[in-house]
Amino acid sequence: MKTAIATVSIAGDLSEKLAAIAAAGFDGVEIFENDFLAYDGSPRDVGQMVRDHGLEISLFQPFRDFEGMPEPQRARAFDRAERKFDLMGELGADLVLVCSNVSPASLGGIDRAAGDFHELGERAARHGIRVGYEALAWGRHVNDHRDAWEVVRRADHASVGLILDSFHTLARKIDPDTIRSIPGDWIFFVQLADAPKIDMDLLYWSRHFRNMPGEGDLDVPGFMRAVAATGYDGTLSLEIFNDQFRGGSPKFISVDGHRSLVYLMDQVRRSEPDIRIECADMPDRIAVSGVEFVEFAADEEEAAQIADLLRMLGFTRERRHVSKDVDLWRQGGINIVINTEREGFAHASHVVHGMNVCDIGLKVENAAATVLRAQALDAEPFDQPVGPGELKIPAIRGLGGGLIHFIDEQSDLARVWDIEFRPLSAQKPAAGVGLKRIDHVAQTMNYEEMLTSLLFYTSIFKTRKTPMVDVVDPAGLVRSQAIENETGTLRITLNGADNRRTLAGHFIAERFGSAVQHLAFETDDIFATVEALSANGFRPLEISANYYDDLAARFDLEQSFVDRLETAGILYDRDGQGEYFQIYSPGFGEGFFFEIVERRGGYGGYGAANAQFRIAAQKRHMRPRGMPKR
Ligand SMILES: O=C(O)c1ccc(O)c(O)c1
Ligand SMILES: [Mg+2]
Repeated sequence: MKTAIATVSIAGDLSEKLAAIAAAGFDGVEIFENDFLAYDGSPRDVGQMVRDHGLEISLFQPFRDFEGMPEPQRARAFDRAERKFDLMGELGADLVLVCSNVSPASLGGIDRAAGDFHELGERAARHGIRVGYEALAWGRHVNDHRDAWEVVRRADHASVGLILDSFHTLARKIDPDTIRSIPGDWIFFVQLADAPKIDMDLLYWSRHFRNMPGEGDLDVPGFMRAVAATGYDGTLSLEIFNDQFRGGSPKFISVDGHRSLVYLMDQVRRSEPDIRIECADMPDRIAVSGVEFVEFAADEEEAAQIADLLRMLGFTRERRHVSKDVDLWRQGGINIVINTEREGFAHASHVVHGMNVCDIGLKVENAAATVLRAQALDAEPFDQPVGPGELKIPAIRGLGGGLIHFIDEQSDLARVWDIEFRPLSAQKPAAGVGLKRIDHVAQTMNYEEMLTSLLFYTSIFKTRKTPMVDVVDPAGLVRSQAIENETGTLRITLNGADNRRTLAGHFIAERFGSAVQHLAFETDDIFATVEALSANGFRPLEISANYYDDLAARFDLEQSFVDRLETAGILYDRDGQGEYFQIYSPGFGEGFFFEIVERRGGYGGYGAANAQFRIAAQKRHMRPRGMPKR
């Protein structure tokens, strides 16, 4: 199936838009009339520019307030149409979208509209042009695709067909399966958009909050399955009105768009096996069974600081790389790698970002298949020459400049620590403090990057997104959303900062981009862990006494229990399933920190209710440079 995107969906002038759209791999564009009007070039030049980018003009739109007009507006509407047909001839566009009339002057009546469309079809045909009719969700008389289809059916003209737009159908909660009875030949074009579920005026919602399929909450896959069932095999086009996208990077928004379409087609193909859908073959979404390692890029001084902290947290430096300045720190099932090499990816990453998590290893069933899927979804595979005795571990570039490596059990990859690393036998193993595994990896980014991340992770991996929650930093709002798998063995939290004064925003600004800001380790007994930590000289972040007063009131807890929490510096939360306990390390570097959590009884969240108090405490403890005083 061919893919397209409306020029209105991304930022830039027309030529910038086209360059980004072509680079992202689309076949065509919808030329939004205003983008053309604003451009300083003749229709022929624009048509040529589109074709020079290897694109086709899939649609010209919108033509407004056409059907059902009384005279003299009716005659004028036909005159307007003739002028646009001439323009389309010069552009080299042969399909125009007519959206349902919103004018208070328009008259209702399916037959009246059908009659107008029949005549429009006659005129369009003389220009070799076809006309598609789309029901706007807020159209005055026609605001439902079923009515638009009835108009088209009665217009009974080979040059007049239907245009479907997932937003208009789904926003009005019209059952998309009603599309299945429309003959695919009469569907001239399909526009796709998702949107977050927000209760608001339809027009405002549509013009400002649409997003890419998979980024919102609408059942775009259900809509697309119904479209596919009609036999429609024309272009699938994104028409995304979104304030943020209009101000975003044309390049990145286009890539997100292309990824969303490929992912959507892959989903539809899997759920409608009887329908032939032309799309790239790829492995199904990848199940991740855990985080195998997290790697830090650091210089010697920073490495010593992390080492100090890891030692206090009960980690042991167990192994060293056979040929590189790379150490493996371990506790329970947690592998932390510290890379102080002076060349290679980690070093390059350090030069740009300073001390940072430059690489994450995920456990999957088939590492090669994972890269194949990621590549099919426009992710970039990563390769660097391997040294003697090293394994070639499949990897992709993640977002924000880091890498994601994939470890599987099918090959030697699972034995990477034995093959590439030598045990440091002289090292006395630390007793440990009961940390078992990585609970979650928390990535901080600009708010505008959250949808990109969300789509990236959910399209490649078998994961789902949790609802967005607000986290209040004294300097501004940070929005937080998690990506997780069914079993909770993969949890990635995304924190989107609006400004630089928040803890999250400061971190992004100082390290030049989004990245992992904290790692949460899981223990089975937080009180025992706190005791062991204390014996190691570790002091968790101090939380205000006011917090504990409120806790007792909020959850109706025994005072003695609250006292224990307060003494240990543990934050507490509860949901319908269970309880959550959290402690934090003070921040170091530009605000990186560790968290230790215990989940009891299937608690599913991340302690969002506590985040405000944790952030305030971290801000009190922030030191301008290096490690906090101990
Ligand atoms: O918001 C609008 O006016 C508008 C115009 C054309 C479309 O295809 C559409 O879906 C919405
Ligand atoms: Mg539309």
